[in-house]
Amino acid sequence: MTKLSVNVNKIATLRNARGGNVPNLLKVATDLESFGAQGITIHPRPDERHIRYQDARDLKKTVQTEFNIEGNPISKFIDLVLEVKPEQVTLVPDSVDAITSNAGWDTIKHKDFLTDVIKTFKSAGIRTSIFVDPDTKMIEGAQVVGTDRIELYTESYAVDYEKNKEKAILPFVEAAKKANELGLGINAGHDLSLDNIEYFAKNIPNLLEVSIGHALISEALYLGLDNVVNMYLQRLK
Ligand SMILES: CC(=O)[C@@H](O)[C@H](O)COP(=O)(O)O
Ligand SMILES: NCC(=O)COP(=O)(O)O
Repeated sequence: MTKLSVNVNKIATLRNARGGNVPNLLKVATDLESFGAQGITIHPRPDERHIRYQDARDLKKTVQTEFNIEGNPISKFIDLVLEVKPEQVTLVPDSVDAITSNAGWDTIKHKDFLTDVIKTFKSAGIRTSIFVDPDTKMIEGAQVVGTDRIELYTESYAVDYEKNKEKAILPFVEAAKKANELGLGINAGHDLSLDNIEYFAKNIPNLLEVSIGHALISEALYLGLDNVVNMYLQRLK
């Protein structure tokens, strides 16, 4: 079975909009776990616009399932991850000003850098995963740098799923076959949703984990609004 790790960046975005502690990130993480989530993912960005570095430290004490920290391994990120020691670190090559993650690693060009960083995290007992496009050459490069897992960057799947799902999944099936052949674990994420997740999970052999945030939190709003509006109406009677 594929594990669901919920990315709580959007909860921090909402909290930061008012400067207080509503919604409470730690409570949401605990609630998500009690509802069945098998992991909690965060992606602190250098400007801390949503997840703050302190959130990573606080969540480490709270999260009972698998804690996954994603990010570009700049030196302050490396220090944070080594201090917090999550179960998994996912390396993402996002630029400082990126609105969201928008590319996988070039595992051939960044071979030496990735090899060093991965060795550092693995020596600290932290499982490593690297964010990659569904490109078999990049998967081969991922094995060379010594990562435990890859995370398939699924934005193109999510976009193309709307037009032609059979075609959209093909590069991901090829990438997953290559990863399986090379003994790499497979995670996936970015823009996965209630609409497209089932087809993805059914077609990707040995999909270990998906991390989902943006769509899942949005869907929770859509599916929860009815309940909450009615609770307000009850109190206004
Ligand atoms: C690696 C990945 O796809 C996610 O972590 C995504 O980048 C979420 O980050 P934001 O919430 O900042 O968009
Ligand atoms: N690694 C992907 C992730 O954590 C969540 O991405 P998204 O669902 O917010 O696009």
